[in-house]
Amino acid sequence: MSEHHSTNPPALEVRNLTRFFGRKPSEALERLRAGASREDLAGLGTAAVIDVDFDVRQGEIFVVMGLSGSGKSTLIRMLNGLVEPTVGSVSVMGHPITGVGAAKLREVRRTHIAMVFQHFALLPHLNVLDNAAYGLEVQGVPLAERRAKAERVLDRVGLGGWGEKLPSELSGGMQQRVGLARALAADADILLMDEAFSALDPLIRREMQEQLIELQQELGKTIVFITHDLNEAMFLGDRIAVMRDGRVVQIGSAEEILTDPADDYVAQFVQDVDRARVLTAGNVMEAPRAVASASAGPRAALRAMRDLQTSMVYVVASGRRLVGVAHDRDVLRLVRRGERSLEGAITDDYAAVGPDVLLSDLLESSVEQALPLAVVDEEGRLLGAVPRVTLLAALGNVSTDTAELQALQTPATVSAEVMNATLRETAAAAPPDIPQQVGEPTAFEGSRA
Ligand SMILES: Nc1ncnc2c1ncn2[C@@H]1O[C@H](COP(=O)(O)OP(=O)(O)OP(=O)(O)O)[C@@H](O)[C@H]1O
Repeated sequence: MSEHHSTNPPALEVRNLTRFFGRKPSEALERLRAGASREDLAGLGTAAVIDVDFDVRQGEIFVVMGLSGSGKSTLIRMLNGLVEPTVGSVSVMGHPITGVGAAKLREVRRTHIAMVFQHFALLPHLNVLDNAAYGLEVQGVPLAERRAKAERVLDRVGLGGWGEKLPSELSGGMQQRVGLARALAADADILLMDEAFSALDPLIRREMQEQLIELQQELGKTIVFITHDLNEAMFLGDRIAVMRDGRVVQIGSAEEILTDPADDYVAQFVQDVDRARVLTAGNVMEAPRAVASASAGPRAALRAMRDLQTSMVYVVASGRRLVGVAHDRDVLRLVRRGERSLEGAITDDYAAVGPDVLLSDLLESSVEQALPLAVVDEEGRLLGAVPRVTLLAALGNVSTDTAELQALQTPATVSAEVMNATLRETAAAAPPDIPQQVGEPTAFEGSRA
């Protein structure tokens, strides 16, 4: 997910950031540098954030995730200059905000950063429109202009026509939309969102998450989103930083964190994640086990199936374009008849999905299909396959190596002996083998030619 942001310039640069609350900060820092944990320093005070280092790219949704007390709030407060780090630096859109004067800090904050808080922080005596326009008022934008702008963003977050109401007349979800509208109206490059959806009911919360992603795609904002909810982190984050006891223990995409947790702590943490809503077909697909080139003919297809002991092959045309599947019995028949073309055995009784389809949306097609789901790109090229066993393994976080699971693959319905005998008996009458590049692509790589 994050690849398309990886070349953007950084919106935030965070370097070796540490915040210690307590006595003898220099002694604490020295011990932290030597590897002391937060617990080791408990006698001196609290190391709220320890040696945190990352960049957030422009247009990225960067999630900071951790349990209560892990240091998220202190970190986000250092990102907008509300808390001074004990050591380390923060730059916002190329402007340092650490070690600068108050005026400079205010200026950077005002032009580049907008905050969205958990408890909305709306002004109760101002109506919705003026709450949405509040950031602009602070910026000195004239009344008519700021109201017009606030109206546009209220429309955008689904609150058109609610401008005259007071916050107390709105539901929690709607109040948070006002909070979001206020942040968007200010036109800052970076939105800092601190547990912004944590006070909302689950359904409303999911709705807000979806809308946030939509808004992000439309407006291209950089978003730093703080949450203690791993499912929320996984759903929203292009990348996620996992915090524990003040340190960042892993930074990666949802998929990386799920499939390659940095340590036992993260592994345990991600155990309960709803994988089906995080992982996509492209994340879990395997190289298709059996692929035959349409132009290579039935004998090559039969040999591929014999070698892999499987009952079907994907049939691809030039450019790896998937044209169908062929079953062992049908291919066997063609070989017996001495046919040169695989055409008669190609069927379309397979299911194909795009690489970005979530596993939750694959389940149904997979249950109906004995064959692995084909994963194809927009041009119909075969990218991979998701056997049911892989899907189940990915959802249950089970290894696919066990023999028991392997038995669920599509086993050949014709024995290798019968295939061999048929290939032998018909060899004399068969056309000469077709040259290597289209010859016998038993493995995925072999079909690329
Ligand atoms: N001003 C402060 N003075 C002393 N200790 C503090 C201060 N602010 C935070 N801490 C401590 O730093 C640690 C990290 O707190 P922080 O609020 O950053 O974590 P958090 O992950 O945001 O947790 P929560 O979700 O509960 O807010 C905690 O142990 C907290 O008690």
